[in-house]
This record gives sequence, C-alpha cells and structure tokens, in this order.
Amino acid sequence: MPLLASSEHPSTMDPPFPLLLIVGVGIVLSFLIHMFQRRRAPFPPGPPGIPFIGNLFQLPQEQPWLTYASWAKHYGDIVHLTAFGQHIILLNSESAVLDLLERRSAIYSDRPQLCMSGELVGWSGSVPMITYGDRHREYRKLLNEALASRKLEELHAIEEEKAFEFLQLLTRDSTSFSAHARRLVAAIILDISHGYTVAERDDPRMELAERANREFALSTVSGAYLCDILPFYTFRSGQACSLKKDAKQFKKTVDTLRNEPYDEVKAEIANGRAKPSFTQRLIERNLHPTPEEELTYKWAAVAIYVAGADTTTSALEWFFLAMSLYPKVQEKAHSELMKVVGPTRLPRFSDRTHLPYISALIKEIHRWNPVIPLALPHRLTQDDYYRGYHIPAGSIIWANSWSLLHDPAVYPAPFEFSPERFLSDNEKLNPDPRRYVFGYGRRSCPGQVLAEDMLYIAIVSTLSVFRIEPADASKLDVESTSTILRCDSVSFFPSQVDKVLYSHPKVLECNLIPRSEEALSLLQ
Ligand code: HEM
Repeated sequence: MPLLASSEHPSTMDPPFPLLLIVGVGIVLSFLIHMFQRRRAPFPPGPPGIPFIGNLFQLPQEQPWLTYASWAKHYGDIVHLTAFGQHIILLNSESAVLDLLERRSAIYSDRPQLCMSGELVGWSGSVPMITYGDRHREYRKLLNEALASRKLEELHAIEEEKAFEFLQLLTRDSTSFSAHARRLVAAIILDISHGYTVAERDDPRMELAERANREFALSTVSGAYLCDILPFYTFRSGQACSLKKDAKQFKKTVDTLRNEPYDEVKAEIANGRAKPSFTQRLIERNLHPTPEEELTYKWAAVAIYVAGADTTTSALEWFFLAMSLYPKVQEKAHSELMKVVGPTRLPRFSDRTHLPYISALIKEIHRWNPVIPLALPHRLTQDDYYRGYHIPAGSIIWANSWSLLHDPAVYPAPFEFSPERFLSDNEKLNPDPRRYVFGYGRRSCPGQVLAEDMLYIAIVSTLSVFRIEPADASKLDVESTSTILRCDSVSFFPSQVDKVLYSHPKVLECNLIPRSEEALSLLQ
C-alpha cells in the first residue's frame, strides 16, 4: 500500500525546533499586530458633528435614504454618525450590506430598543422589534411554518377569492381604489392569521390594526420623544406628562391588538366554530400553553398583520402610480395577460409562470420605489472590525436598500420605470431587486412569499379588468415621500417630526376605467 506508507512517513518525523520557534513567534507577532491595529482602527468616515450632540441636527427628517446616498458619494459606502454618543452606521453598497448583515448575521441581527415604543408602549415583544435571541428564533420558526411556500399554495384559493371581491368593489366605486387595495390586503392577511372576515367598509379589526400601526409609527419617530434621545431623560423622571399620556393610550391599543383577536379565536374553538387559520392551528396543537408560549403565539399572529399590511399596500400604491405614469408599460402587461389568459376568464396563480412581463413589472415596482428604503435598523451586539474600521458594539446599522437599487452601475437609468431591464440576458446588470427590498440576514422579511402572492393577484386582476389613467396628469409626482406624521407631544423637532420608515406616493389620484363590457361581465 504505497499511498498509506508515504502518508504515514512525514507524520512520524518531528519538526525541527527552529522551525517551530519561527512559526510560534510569527503567530504571536501577527496576533499582537492584529490587536494593535484593532485598537487603533478608526470609525468609518462621516460628516463632522457637534461635540456630545454629534450629528443629531444633521439627521434628515424626510426621505433620509436620499441624504444618506449623497453622504456615501462624499464619505464612501460606510458612513459613521453619532447622536448623543449612539453610533449609527449607514451602509450604502451591496458588498458592505451583505458582508455585514448577511455574512456576519450572528452579531448584526439585534434591534435597537426604543424607550417609548418598545419599553413604554410594549412593542418590544413584537417580532420586528424583539431583541435577537431564543424568542425571536421561536417567532421565526412559527412564521416560517405558516408561510412556507408549500403552505402558501393552499392559500391561493383565499387570495383569488379576495381579489374577486376587490374587483367587485372597484366596479362599484373605483375612486376609492386605494382604500379597496388596503382592504384587499387586510382581508387576505386577517383571514390567514385569525380566520377573520373583513367587512366591506369600516371594519373594526382593520381600524384597530391601522390605529396600532399609526401609533407605532408615532412612537418610533426619531426625535419625537426625548427619552429616546437623551439616555438620562426617563419616563420615571416625572417630567414627561404628555409622554405618559401617549404611552398609556398607545399601550392600550397594543394590548387590545395582541389579546382580543387571539381570545376570539380561542372562544370560537371552544364553540366548535373556528375557521382554519394560523392562530387556530397554534391554539389547537397546544391546548394548555404556558403564559410565555401564549404570548409568543399572540405576537407571532399579530406580526402578520402589523408588518404585512402597510408594506404590501404601499407597494400596490406604487403600482397604481407607475401604471398611470407609464401607459405603454401598462398596455404591454395587459397584452401579455390577454395572450396568456384571454378575455373570458380572470387570471389565476396557475398562469403566473407564463407571464414573464408581469413578473418583470412587479420586480420593477419593488426596485423603483422600495417601500422600506432603509430596511429596519439592525443592532450590532459586539465590537466588529471591517475594512480597517472599528464598528463599536451597540451601533445602529441602516442598510440603504434604495441606494443599492438606484446605483446606475448596477441598474442603468435607475430613475426610469422599465420592466424590460429584467428581461435582458445580461446577468451582470439588473439583479433581482427582491434580494434587497425584503431586508437582510436573520431579520429578513418572513412574509416575502405572501407579499409577492398578494401583489401578483391584485395586479393581474386589476389589469385584466381596468385601465389605469391619471386623474390629473399635472398633479402626478414620481418623487417618493415618507408618511408625514404629526406628533403633539414632547418633540425635539416640533415643526418637522415625521416618520421615515415607509415610502408612499405623495399624490395618487387615478381613474380606473373598465376595459370592456366583456371584462366587466367576468365579475358577475
Ligand atoms: C411588499 C411587501 C413587503 C416588503 C417590501 C417587506 C419588507 C420588509 C423589510 C425590509 C423588513 C426588514 C428586514 C430587515 O430588518 O433587514 C421586513 C421585516 C418583516 N416583515 Fe416584511 N415586507 C413586506 C411584507 C410582509 C408581509 C406580508 C409580512 C407578513 C408575514 C411581513 C412580515 C414581516 C416581519 C414579521 C418582519 C420582521 C422580521 C424580523 O424582525 O425578524 N412582511 N419586511
């Protein structure tokens, strides 16, 4: 066995002592140099701030992704800021985002904890806000089980049925298309999460969830509550009456949102009348949960609505805006539908693989105006070193997805709405934007497949029956705008407090014109 003999031979030889010494000294030296460099490693560059206050007054109050992208041009793709000692890192390139949030996700998956919305209002237990750890993993396991693609196919029937209702509402009152789109998303999500059927209008559950979302946004507004800016300014300091009042009111909404729908499903199970749903399955498979387990189930169920409704509705709003601005794209999408589906029936999920232009159109909606342009903030749990820079533990990390999606070297002519870019064979250009718009690493969106299903069915249904036209072309504005929120309580920037998480069209006034009598007859 010559092979064995030759492989045995070297292992029996002792390495010479000087060689061991050189290797040992080399290892110690390189370790010391490494430690020395780490100690001396600077923070990434960024705009100079004021001592103690840092860059607080430079933090943009509207469309921060645009300012961050312009800072990146000046300082590079990793920008460092501070606000009262809090380190903030802005990532503006694909390599930086993926290197840190994905490849080092073990230490970049925490969330910053906000005093107002987290501790006082109670959102700190929710899926998007919870600290990274066992409870988060448990949430993700439950959501993945419920939203895995195989299960979603079972949900297509529900989605097709709700899309049909959506079209019927549009035929009765097409001017409220935005409200109907919101209802469509809520109807699908609440059916899936709690087996709940949304009323045609003024639905109390939808109203509760929307109020919770609104109050969540208000309570997370950067700079709205001093307790989130000044570490020494606490709720207990007794100086913040309006903060206390707001916190009490917002907390009541959150508690109701978490408990009421869950308790209702429990009661329906007891009566033998529960519809199949995510919550019903959780309750039935563990009839005697511990209080901890029950809390986990409640938050997991709430997450589907809270995180899924506004985001998907915003993407649909961008669809309506894009169609009114780009009639040629709309006509191309409609012709594809007519060719594949024909005029005698409505599109279904089974048609999807035969509709490449529609798939490209949906990708372009995500890319053109991502609905969460900066993803959600991640928090670094231990000191890290990257490209010679020191990123301190506790830093808040914002990934500028908008910047990645508008990089002209990757997406040529990035401000043009062009689904065709995704039909080209050039693999180096125009990567799939869904890689970025659904976030990163262990915090990436668990609802991606559901969101894409909802977008698909809403878009193909609308396009088959209606032509979307601008109500007043002069009012159309492609510029995205974040939701402007008013906040009456203790505010650091009283005049310009707004929320900077989601992007919605600023103006959205369209006319939906039925394409033909034949198209309308599909809704009989
Ligand atoms: C077009 C629609 C949607 C978009 C663009 C979107 C995008 C995102 C983004 C960017 C994040 C943050 C990821 C990160 O921090 O890196 C996120 C988180 C999340 N999304 Fe979505 N989302 C959408 C729809 C949905 C839907 C339908 C659900 C329903 C299950 C959902 C549930 C969640 C949850 C629970 C989180 C928090 C995840 C965590 O912190 O672990 N999203 N989403």
